[in-house]
Amino acid sequence: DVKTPEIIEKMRVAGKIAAQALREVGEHVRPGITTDELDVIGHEFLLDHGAYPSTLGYRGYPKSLCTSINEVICHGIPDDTVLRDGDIVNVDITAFIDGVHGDTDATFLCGDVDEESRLLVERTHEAAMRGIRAVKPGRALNVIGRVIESYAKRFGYGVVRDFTGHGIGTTFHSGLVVPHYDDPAATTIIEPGMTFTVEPMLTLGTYEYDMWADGWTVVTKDRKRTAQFEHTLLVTDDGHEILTLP
Ligand SMILES: CCc1ccsc1-c1ccc(O)c(O)c1
Ligand SMILES: [Mn+2]
Ligand SMILES: [Mn+2]
Ligand SMILES: [Mn+2]
Repeated sequence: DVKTPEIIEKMRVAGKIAAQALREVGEHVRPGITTDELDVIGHEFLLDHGAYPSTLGYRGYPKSLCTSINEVICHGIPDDTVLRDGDIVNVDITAFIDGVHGDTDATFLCGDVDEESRLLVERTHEAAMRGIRAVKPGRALNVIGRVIESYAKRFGYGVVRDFTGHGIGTTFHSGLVVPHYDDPAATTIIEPGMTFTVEPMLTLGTYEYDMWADGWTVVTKDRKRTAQFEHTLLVTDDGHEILTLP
């Protein structure tokens, strides 16, 4: 669905606040801090900026952001887990302000991280940016997943299939589904004024996953590491505008 200029302007604000909140939390990722402490930092940043965390209470989710460590693909719940030297830590935060949402995530290096994990993180960011750069009016939505999947396959990485990008605006998730793999069914034509997320999760091994008993935490079936990056973007007449820059 195409957003009005008024909604788009509000989404620029929400996106910026979400990006600033993510940066603030990311600066505190270090060995010895708990994921609960990161949650408080993100929660308070949003409130201090007149925003509210979209995830808190969303479908019963209990916290203000997601912290997904190492083999956790997504939706890790902040708790008393202490970050360790060598961990890779994804923080996913969404700002709700003035009736609209801005959704972003990034994977941070905690202390000294091994080469294989650092490459996974760098390449996942590159994959997300290549997917975003492929966004142009007139193209079918599956161009995004095609470029992400082909880049990931260069390194033998898995591309998570069951968790996708999504339309976003006055709701956290709207009807649009944005696969990160080449899905021939994703034939929606990209139009100026559309707003959606691109948020690929790449894995060192399988893309298959298990769910923890908490009903939220998603982990790779082989427990190998996984990384993710997410931006909320606006489709413009000649391409895209990333809304979640700090
Ligand atoms: C934790 C919030 C939540 C609950 C069910 S799906 C979900 C979620 C989390 C982060 C996201 O970027 C997203 O698009 C959805
Ligand atoms: Mn992870
Ligand atoms: Mn997110
Ligand atoms: Mn999202």
